[in-house]
Amino acid sequence: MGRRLDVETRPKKGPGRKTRKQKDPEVPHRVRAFEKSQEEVEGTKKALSSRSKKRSAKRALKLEAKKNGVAAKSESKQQKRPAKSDDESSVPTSKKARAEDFFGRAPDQDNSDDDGLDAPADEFGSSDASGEESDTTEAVVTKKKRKERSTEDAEPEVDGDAQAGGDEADEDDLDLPDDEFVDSNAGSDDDDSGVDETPKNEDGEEEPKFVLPEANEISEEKNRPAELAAVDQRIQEVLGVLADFNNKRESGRKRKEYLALLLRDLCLYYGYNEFLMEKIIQLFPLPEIREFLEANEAQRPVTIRTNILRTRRKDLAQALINRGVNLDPLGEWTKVGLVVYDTQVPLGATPEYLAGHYMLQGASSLLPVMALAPQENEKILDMCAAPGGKTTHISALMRNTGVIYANEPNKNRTKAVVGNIHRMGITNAVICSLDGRKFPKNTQLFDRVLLDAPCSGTGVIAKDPSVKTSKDERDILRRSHLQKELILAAIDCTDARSKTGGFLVYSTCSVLVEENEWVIDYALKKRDVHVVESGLSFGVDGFSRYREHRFHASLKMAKRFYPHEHNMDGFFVCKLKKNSNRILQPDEDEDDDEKSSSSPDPTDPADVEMEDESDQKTGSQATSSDSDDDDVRYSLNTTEADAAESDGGNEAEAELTSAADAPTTSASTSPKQKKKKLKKRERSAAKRPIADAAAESEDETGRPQSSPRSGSGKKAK
Ligand SMILES: C[S@@+](CC[C@H](N)C(=O)[O-])C[C@H]1O[C@@H](n2cnc3c(N)ncnc32)[C@H](O)[C@@H]1O
Repeated sequence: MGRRLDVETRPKKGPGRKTRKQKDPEVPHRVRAFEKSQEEVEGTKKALSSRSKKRSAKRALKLEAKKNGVAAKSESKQQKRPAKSDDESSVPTSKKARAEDFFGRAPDQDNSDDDGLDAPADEFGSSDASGEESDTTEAVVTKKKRKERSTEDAEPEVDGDAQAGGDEADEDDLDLPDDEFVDSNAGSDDDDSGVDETPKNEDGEEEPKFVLPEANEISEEKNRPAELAAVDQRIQEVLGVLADFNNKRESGRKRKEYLALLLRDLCLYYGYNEFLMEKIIQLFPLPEIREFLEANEAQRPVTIRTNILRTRRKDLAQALINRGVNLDPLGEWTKVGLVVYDTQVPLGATPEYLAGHYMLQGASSLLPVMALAPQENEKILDMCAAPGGKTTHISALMRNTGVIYANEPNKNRTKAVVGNIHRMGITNAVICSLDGRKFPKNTQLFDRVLLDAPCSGTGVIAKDPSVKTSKDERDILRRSHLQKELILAAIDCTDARSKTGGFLVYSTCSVLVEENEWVIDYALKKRDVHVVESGLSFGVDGFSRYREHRFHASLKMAKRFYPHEHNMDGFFVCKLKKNSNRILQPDEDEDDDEKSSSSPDPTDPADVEMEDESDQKTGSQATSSDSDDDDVRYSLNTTEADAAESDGGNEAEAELTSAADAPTTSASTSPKQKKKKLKKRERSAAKRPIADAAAESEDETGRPQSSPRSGSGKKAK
């Protein structure tokens, strides 16, 4: 057992510290500016008609009431946030739990229920450190509503819409998830004959309906400075209408009109481009859209990972507390993480930091390594390693035995890996600098491979707000293409015959399906691998159905992490087991329509050469920080300009979205193809049920996998 902390000298506990932990939400700059300008121009408003006056008076009253409600709600939310973490084991745990965990347990507590503060022992106490990390954890209770919402909900009910006589699906060029807004009477959305049950207030008076602005009003608005408070109000009203469409819509108005306004207003209010906002709207159910967007406006808690090669978490915590750092254990799911509420010293320059006692690392960065569950004496490849946060974590879990290849093709970023490896006392690493796609295969096979792929960074918008406007369709497709190439290379480097492993973990800090499920689904078709349980005890299930896309059912075993739900960076983690070292031939497992893209196309903008070392941007960023905190998803892929040079524009996009790359879509597959696919799936499923996959995962983590999905009887490749 480690040295007990002196609870007397601990900084005062209680709400004071708890509230300091999270800063007050920052009012967007433009809202503040707007509020100021509102005050200034107060008297200059247009005269209103008497009806408008009445309506606006009512609105004002409603707004006032709502504001009070919201204020009270947000106040309680602010207070409650840590409590949520408590219940849901997100970041961080509750004050009380933390206090007990960290500063000595209650006298009646069983010692065997170790708090995990003797880090080295905890980390390696069982045959599988990572397994233990997860096992000691009460499963995080992901939001009930999300559980209830099956992934199927995210895809429009094409047939239902058709039955509803909705030409809307065709008309809805926004391609937004109508189903999220459909209530039980959804069939009559576009049909005026339906009975409008106008909502009444408590006095039985009709509540004024939200009136959609006319096209000319919108274009007028575009010429004025944005009135963000009004936009905010309108977003709420539109969301309200969409949530109870039949009753609250204006007669004759279609859902797509509201959705178009919502998209426009959300872009305006939060400063995103339409492409990304549309993706976000598609990804989340109505009530969560704003939660996600709001979470991106606040920074995630600062977290550090104890280097168990150098110290124990308890000792590290004490040392930092003595320096004026206010911290606690990160959560029950990790025995090495600490969350820092505030600090009087720069965390990247303390003697403990310089001595390699910890790594500044986002909470979600721990998850892929936990899923990888490295074992002592194994041979492991970290294919995209810089700045080395996960490499050093893997080494620590291997207790510096075996060998880890840390590969980073960007030479400047490689320096950060070298720096971190030295600082953290890693002695089992080989550093290489190759394009992962060209990493030598078959000569070098690894027990486990981590592919923490370069991505769009849509999970870390709080850290890098430029993502809001810098991504477009082409960019995402290009990344997705690179990720697919990398994952095939990573699988080819994994040894299916490994006695202890044969596993690959794929992760990104993107929330987009194109960079996650889509990539895994592609790999399942191209190589002899199957998805296994990650061993992570919380997170949202991956999509097996997403809108018109159909992914392999086992994709549900992948885990998604969201800022608004888990109070950590958005992340995707999926673990694969390699069945054999053979490469599936296209005619062996693919339909004719899927053959075309298996060979690389030299004109494809994604098939690009590595960026040269003169890329000062990535280089300087790599060397300026050796923490994992700048975990921006650097891509060695081309810039827009490069891409434009090397392709014929639309042609390239068409290539990127070719049938082979795309997941199965319900709309585009003919019945014959469907039948053929089904047969194939059944054939391969017969070979390997998901339950087996889970069992293999169980072997590896040394603990039973309790996912209900593993017993679903569905088959995996
Ligand atoms: C998300 S970061 C990796 C973060 C790292 N795993 C960590 O935890 O510190 C992605 C890395 O992939 C690298 N990368 C980009 N293109 C690559 C390629 N073709 N092959 C291998 N790595 C690549 C980028 O330079 C970047 O450093």
